Amino acid sequence: MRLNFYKYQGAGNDFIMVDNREDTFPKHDITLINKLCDRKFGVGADGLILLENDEEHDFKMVYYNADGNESTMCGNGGRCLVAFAKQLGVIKDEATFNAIDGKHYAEIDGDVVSLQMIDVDTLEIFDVYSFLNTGSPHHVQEVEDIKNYDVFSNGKAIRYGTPYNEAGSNVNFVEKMSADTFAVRTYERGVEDETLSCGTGVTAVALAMYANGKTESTQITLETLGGTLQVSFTEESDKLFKNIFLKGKATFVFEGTIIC
Ligand SMILES: N[C@H](CCC[C@H](N)C(=O)O)C(=O)O
Repeated sequence: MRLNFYKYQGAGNDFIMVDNREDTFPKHDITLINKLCDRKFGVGADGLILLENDEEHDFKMVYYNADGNESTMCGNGGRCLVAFAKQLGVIKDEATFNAIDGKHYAEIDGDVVSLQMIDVDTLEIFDVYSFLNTGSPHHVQEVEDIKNYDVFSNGKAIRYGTPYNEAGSNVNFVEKMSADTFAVRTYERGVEDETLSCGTGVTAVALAMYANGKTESTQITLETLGGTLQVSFTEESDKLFKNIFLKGKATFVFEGTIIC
């Protein structure tokens, strides 16, 4: 099979994008998707994303982790998909699309995409960490000296350990840098490694830091290894957090064809 693909990255979280509006992609071939994402034997990416037609919205998003399995919402991937949709001429400067966690609105200005995330009405605070779902499950834990922290070993142990076990969770380590800025490093479920950033992850960190009283700002900057992201939100009485936007660059890297 000849597969035309487009490579995008959002704050260093990188994805293989496929225009699947003709619905020809072998969506259940886990081995193929895993190989396409392999950095030695394939194109190489943290995930693969299909752009598909949708009856109600501009398009539909289908997301696969690098392990080849379809997974839950990807914030950086969603931002890259909006930029991809503009490149294809599917949208102009705003979009609504359907994803596994529901409908999303987004705006694009140049190479900056602002993506509305789902509302968050549950945020659990434990002794040393918080847990919430921002479209994907996230464990958020403060650490010191994040630059030298062993994200892989500690992240893997938490991801596979109690209470997450095989289903797992993404694991975000965070260090406060200033009143409204936090450094974040993430071990991503389904990539089974540290990624340079995680969109639903930094969204979870921003909300968890606010809920734990580590910031009073509702416009928070997250510094990741792959770049800077912004998260803004409003705190509501009926639902914990609404109007949650994840904002940052989404960049086209190259286009290619692979025989697979
Ligand atoms: N690995 C995540 C999905 C992708 C999340 C991340 N790439 C993002 O930008 O939100 C999971 O399986 O829960």
